[in-house]
Amino acid sequence: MDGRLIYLMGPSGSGKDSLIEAARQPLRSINGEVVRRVITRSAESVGEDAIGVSREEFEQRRDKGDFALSWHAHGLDYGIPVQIDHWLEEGRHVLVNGSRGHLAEALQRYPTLLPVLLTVQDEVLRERLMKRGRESLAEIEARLRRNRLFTAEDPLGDSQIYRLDNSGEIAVTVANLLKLLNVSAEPDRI
Ligand SMILES: Nc1ncnc2c1ncn2[C@@H]1O[C@H](COP(=O)(O)OP(=O)(O)O)[C@@H](O)[C@H]1O
Ligand SMILES: O=P(O)(O)OC[C@H]1O[C@H](OP(=O)(O)OP(=O)(O)O)[C@H](O)[C@@H]1O
Repeated sequence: MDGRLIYLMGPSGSGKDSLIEAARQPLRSINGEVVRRVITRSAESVGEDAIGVSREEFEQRRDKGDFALSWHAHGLDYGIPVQIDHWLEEGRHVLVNGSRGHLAEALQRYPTLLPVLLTVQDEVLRERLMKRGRESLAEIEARLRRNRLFTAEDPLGDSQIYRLDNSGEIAVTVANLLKLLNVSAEPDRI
């Protein structure tokens, strides 16, 4: 049986990378995998376990069919290596750091994916982005605006999205993600 693609979404700074890191070992223990994204961000500023490439290299990889999914946001290109298809065929669950804006396309390719939206209160998000210090103030404001777009009522137009709050301790969020995986193990949940 194919594994399940866990498509994690959430605003920049909501804690997707932190959650992915904290959930890596617990996921491995249920034969799950975490995928490394390819990003056109310099290696020094990647800030996550990702592969930083130039725009030219990204385009070459995309044209060769190296990506299962790819999108553009914040002036950057993001790619999910096609290797995830092998893991899924092996029956392994795969956690990816996805994009809310790309969910519809991702669903077309992976109709049974598990959509998980990481949420965080606006003020907490602002504080975390400032503390992380990776973006300029203008970039932080742009991320907050993008967050508000998506946190409007029924933002993704799909009530089947699982919401996971990360305004509190990361350990609590990890526990809730694992609960969600158990709860949503039945194939007919989405
Ligand atoms: N539950 C949490 N409690 C406190 N700080 C957190 C929590 N989750 C993430 N952070 C911090 O918030 C900042 C943004 O988290 P990060 O994982 O980089 O988010 P994202 O990958 O969604 O952009 C980081 O500095 C991280 O250490
Ligand atoms: O459509 P959206 O849901 O807004 O997502 C757009 C992109 O923003 C986030 O990446 P970012 O470069 O900010 O890195 P991050 O995941 O570390 O925040 C997210 O992982 C997506 O790749």
